[in-house]
Amino acid sequence: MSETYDFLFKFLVIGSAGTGKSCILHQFIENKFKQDSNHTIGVEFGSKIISVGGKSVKLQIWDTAGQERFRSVTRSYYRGAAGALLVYDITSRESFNALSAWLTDARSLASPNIVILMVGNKKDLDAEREVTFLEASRFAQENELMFLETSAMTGEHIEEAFLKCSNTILAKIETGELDPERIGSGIQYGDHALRRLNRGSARTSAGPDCACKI
Ligand SMILES: Nc1nc2c(ncn2[C@@H]2O[C@H](COP(=O)(O)OP(=O)(O)OP(=O)(O)O)[C@@H](O)[C@H]2O)c(=O)[nH]1
Repeated sequence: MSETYDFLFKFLVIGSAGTGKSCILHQFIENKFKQDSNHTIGVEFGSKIISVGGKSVKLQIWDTAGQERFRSVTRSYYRGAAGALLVYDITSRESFNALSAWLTDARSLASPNIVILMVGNKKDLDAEREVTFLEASRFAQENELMFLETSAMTGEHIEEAFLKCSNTILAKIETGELDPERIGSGIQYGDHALRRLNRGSARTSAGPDCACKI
């Protein structure tokens, strides 16, 4: 069966080791908690088509290893990402303190217009919390990030995190702030959008083969 969608977005999931990045991706794609999750070696990949703002969007998601020893490998996947989930663990102040460094990497190595949503994961472990919601909200505001607390274990806010980030990217496409035709935007038109574009251009003059420019 061929897949049809309006847009394809390249997404990253970044943050310190053990914060739950792989579990977040697994919960999002499989709707299940990944028991016995091991450290990611380099990068792992997942994809899913979601419906957002009346459009179908294919998310191409790169789950990166948080361990320092893989940093040079994971950094090479940043380029041209349209969106990112920047993950810390609410029970680990250390993972929260590391956010600034992850953020600097994302903004310098991916697209400068990358849309980032900060995720405080392991919300189900509230009794062991080391970072308050208020403190994290302030950090998010100061650094122009969207913010949600999630639980990859219960599934709380996992879908919402990807939807919220995608919705913001779509809104930026609509206002012209993001241009899907710019190389390195991390966005591509899918079949649906191409067909619509082609119908429009056939009516003007360019003909259907203009799709090859994207
Ligand atoms: N209680 C709870 N545990 C979680 C949650 N998410 C992940 N974990 C646990 O946290 C540990 C690390 O999860 P991973 O998803 O492997 O972490 P990661 O960020 O991908 O780690 P690296 O691949 O090393 O970067 C595992 O033992 C998970 O079971 C959550 O939402 N709640």
